[in-house]
Amino acid sequence: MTEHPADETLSALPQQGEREVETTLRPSRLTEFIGQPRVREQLELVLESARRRGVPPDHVLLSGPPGLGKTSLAMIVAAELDASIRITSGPALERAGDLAAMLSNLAEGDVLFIDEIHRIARPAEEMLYLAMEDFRVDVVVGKGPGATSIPLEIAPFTLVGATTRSGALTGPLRDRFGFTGQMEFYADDELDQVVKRSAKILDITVDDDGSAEIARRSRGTPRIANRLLRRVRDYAEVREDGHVTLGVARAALKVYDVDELGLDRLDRAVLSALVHSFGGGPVGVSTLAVAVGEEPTTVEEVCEPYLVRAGMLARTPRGRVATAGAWEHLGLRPPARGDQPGPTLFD
Ligand SMILES: Nc1ncnc2c1ncn2[C@@H]1O[C@H](COP(=O)(O)OP(=O)(O)OP(=O)(O)O)[C@@H](O)[C@H]1O
Repeated sequence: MTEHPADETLSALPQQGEREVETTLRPSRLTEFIGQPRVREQLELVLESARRRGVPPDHVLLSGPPGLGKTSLAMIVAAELDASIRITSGPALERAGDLAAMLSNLAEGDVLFIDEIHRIARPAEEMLYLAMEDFRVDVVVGKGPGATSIPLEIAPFTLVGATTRSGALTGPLRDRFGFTGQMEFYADDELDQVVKRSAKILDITVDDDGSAEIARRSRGTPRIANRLLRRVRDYAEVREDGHVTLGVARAALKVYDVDELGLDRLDRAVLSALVHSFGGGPVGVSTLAVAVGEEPTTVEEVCEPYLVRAGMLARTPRGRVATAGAWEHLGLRPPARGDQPGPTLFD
């Protein structure tokens, strides 16, 4: 299989310099947030009930693959509560002191957003337990046997944590969240609405068919939909009259070598390894991860959920298996059932 130059265009992770345009495109209220009906409804109840009781809502954990709107939702939580938001991330909280400084600066009712919360260092995590439960931190002064711990009251706040790996969170941390929202990949019609909304904000005219084509190739991810829209806009402005039709969208996406299904580099590498190196499987996730040079958890939690949803990969008790759709997507003929490797002595 050839490597596509579209790798970056299709990545669900943010690209350099993209945050600014993402800010422009972020929905700012719950009613503007497209899709995720279950999480939206549940969150609405949590927020409304807290508002009526006049207390900060329970801590909220948002879990799901990158680019599905966790940061946007965290900001919406603050906006709906009319509260300020402080933003940090797990990797930035290496020392407990960094977190203590952040917590002691919070005003009553503030929202503290910790992205990638599963990557928080252990001492900071332990400090967070007490802060989440009792709105208190223990600050350790001095070192060695003479060290003393001074309890410090902090203002009641709401923590919103985001993670792509809820399984990597320790039990005690997970238990301290009163509400967990599991974000799902978006359906094509929801992404179509995302594309239309963003087109309006960016002043791009787009036909229904053009918008649907961009949505269909966006890997169920609003971040990718917004990026593809901007690349198609570039093509439309330079090569056409600026208007995005189905033909313009298709021609532009061909230039950027965007996969028909919007699969990204890792998705394609996994399918390719599965088919070319392991005869379509079954193969264990660790072996598959080594073959594509990735961490098993990345393959399992970032890549596989979309491949399963797209009907390309099946997770079976004996390992991962490429479906007929995967073979066909790679331009190959799926093996007849009898050709599949059978169980061996060691299975
Ligand atoms: N439901 C939505 N409706 C409209 N736009 C959305 C929606 N969800 C996400 N977006 C857009 O997609 C982009 C990425 O969203 P966001 O940064 O919130 O994702 P994320 O899940 O926090 O990703 P990461 O964890 O990688 O930062 C933003 O530009 C945002 O405007």
